[in-house]
Amino acid sequence: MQKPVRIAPSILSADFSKLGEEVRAIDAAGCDYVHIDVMDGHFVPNITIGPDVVKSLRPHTQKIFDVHLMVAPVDSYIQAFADAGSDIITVHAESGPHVHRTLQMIKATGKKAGLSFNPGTPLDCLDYLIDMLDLILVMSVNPGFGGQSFIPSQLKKIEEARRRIDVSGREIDLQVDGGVNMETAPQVITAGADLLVAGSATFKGGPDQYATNMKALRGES
Ligand SMILES: O=C(CO)[C@H](O)[C@H](O)COP(=O)(O)O
Repeated sequence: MQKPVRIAPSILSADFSKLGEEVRAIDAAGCDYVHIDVMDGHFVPNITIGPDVVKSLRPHTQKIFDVHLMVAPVDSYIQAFADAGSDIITVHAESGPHVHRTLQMIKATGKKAGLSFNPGTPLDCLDYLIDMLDLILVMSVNPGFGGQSFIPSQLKKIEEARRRIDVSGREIDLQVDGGVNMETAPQVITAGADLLVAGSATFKGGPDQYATNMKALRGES
């Protein structure tokens, strides 16, 4: 069942020179999760942050750390991100040939497990993996950079993911990430998403705007 809409600001769009302050600001402004994009310069053409940064941010908020690993191969990093204070660890369906094992590794750490799908990847593997999942992430841009345009073909995939979650009867967040803004959020929510990652749309205008921006994304203003 679709849950109330929640917002997970991607700190990719925060001011990296004061990340702790930015995390406290989105917390105070009412974010639900803190979305942390980890990029390895191999699976995606960008490099961002590692487990030490996640660990250093942990004392700044009690909010859920939703850590999106755009990393391949990823298995050897799971424990480090779990130890750093992640609450949800999301890996990509494309990150290796043994995704089932990777999800087992996440579950073994005691953390929640998410599975992400690039725009060109079908959801078929959910036939065999959905019982292991706490979160499904539909990427609505090709991962690697913030500030890209939403890919409309992903609306159909969000609808399909919603159908699969409802049939499973499990409590699984349906997250959408990439180009989610005031214009695209209503379409994404109508398609069935209940957890919106928003980088540019949350952080635009500076800290005074964060609460207003997130309310608008939830459709509250
Ligand atoms: O995972 C990501 C890119 O790979 C980012 O989370 C995503 O692009 C969010 O940025 P924006 O809201 O600015 O589109």
